[in-house]
Amino acid sequence: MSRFEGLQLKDIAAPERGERIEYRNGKQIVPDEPVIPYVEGDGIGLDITPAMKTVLDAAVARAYGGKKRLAWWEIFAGEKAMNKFGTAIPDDSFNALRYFRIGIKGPLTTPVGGGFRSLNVAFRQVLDLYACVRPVRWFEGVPAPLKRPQDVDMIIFRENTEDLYAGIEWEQGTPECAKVIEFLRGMGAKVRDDSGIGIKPISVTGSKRLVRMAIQYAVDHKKKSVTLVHKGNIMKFTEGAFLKWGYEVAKEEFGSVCITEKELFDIYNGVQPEGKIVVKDRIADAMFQQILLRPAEYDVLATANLNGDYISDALAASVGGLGLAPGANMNDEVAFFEATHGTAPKYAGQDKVNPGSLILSGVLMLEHLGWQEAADLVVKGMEGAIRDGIVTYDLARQREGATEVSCSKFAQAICERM
Ligand SMILES: NC(=O)C1=CN([C@@H]2O[C@H](COP(=O)(O)OP(=O)(O)OC[C@H]3O[C@@H](n4cnc5c(N)ncnc54)[C@H](OP(=O)(O)O)[C@@H]3O)[C@@H](O)[C@H]2O)C=CC1
Ligand SMILES: O=C(O)CCC(=O)C(=O)O
Ligand SMILES: [Mg+2]
Repeated sequence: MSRFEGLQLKDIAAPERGERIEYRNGKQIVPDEPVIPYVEGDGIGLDITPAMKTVLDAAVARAYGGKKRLAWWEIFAGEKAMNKFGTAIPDDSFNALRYFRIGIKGPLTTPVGGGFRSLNVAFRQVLDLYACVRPVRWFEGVPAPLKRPQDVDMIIFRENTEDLYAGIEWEQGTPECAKVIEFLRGMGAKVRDDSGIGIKPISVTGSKRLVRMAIQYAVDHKKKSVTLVHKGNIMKFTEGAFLKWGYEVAKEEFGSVCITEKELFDIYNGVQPEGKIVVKDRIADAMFQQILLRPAEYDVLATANLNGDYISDALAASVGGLGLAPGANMNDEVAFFEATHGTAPKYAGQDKVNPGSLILSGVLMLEHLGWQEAADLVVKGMEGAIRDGIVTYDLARQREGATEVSCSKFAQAICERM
């Protein structure tokens, strides 16, 4: 019998080493050798995933002298899964993540226009990983378009299961699309005959649990504000509702710690009381200029899905690009870490791109395990490599005097500086 009771696998063998993360009385119990399911990813996944594993292993070995280890276990999705099993995400991969409650992935390709729907979105939806959490900070020595990139220290909580991103749409010219148009006209909407249609569901459930996670993070990490980002002036019953439900969570569930921006000025004369979090809101387009012009005024952002997608790439660019932008897809039990960027296909297999985003996603994973010492070593190594000007092409092209190294050499430079 397998050591892993209840783990259902059809095509791949159970991990040979490691243990499962448990939950007791709502508390996560992490073994010394947790099984870490990982998906290599398409495109540059081939380059960055091995680099990430090398760096994390080195940090864990150094921090714990062999007492703790990551038990890597490959699971499949994307092109590799298609080639091996004839399906883009085998059930084994979903089952593995559900069972082990953790995982890390390289990026996966989604064709534009036609073809299959996003595999990344499929993971989020099937496992109900309702929050996409993306911290963005600047690393000293990274050339950035902002004048004061050191002012950027934000974390985006992006709703991850609904909105236009859910992919509920009908192609122009199909009978299904004509049927939806007819229905919409019956509801009083004006829609051109030659339209394609997409639907934007935003629910109380999806919005409230996302904002709840964002505010709880602000409480736990003593952050000063949570900003609800929305386009509620235009999309009143979706984006506007997200905003309304967000404020309800703040008031009804965090009333003793949260104040609104209006209260900050009306009651506290603009002086934020110790221990209180200001919950504020910004219309999405205005927020894009705020992150460039007044980044110091923002720390936790809570957004619906599509706005969060846009703003996370933009914010990452403001501090130097997608090469150092980490993230996690999570719910209250499962965390699946991934970089913010995609498969950058033109660089695939060249050992060229920056593995920093996936390595920093690994840092989030180590923190999630409670292995802060190892997480700190990775960050120290990365800061050291960047400070010494040993960087991949993306940073080297913007920084005079830097030494451009390959993806794997950058990983090695990080290991040497832990
Ligand atoms: N979560 C996921 O798995 C995601 C998957 N995707 C998918 O990825 C595919 C490609 O998407 P695309 O729009 O090109 O976006 P990408 O994020 O893959 O790449 C866009 C550009 O960002 C820069 N970049 C990205 N990653 C790195 C890195 N590690 N190091 C240095 N620079 C980097 C490169 O810029 P430059 O050309 O200037 O060097 C690259 O050309 C699509 O199929 C898309 O759907 C997209 C986003 C997330
Ligand atoms: O799923 C995809 O292909 C794109 C996903 C994406 O851009 C993101 O999650 O930021
Ligand atoms: Mg994106």
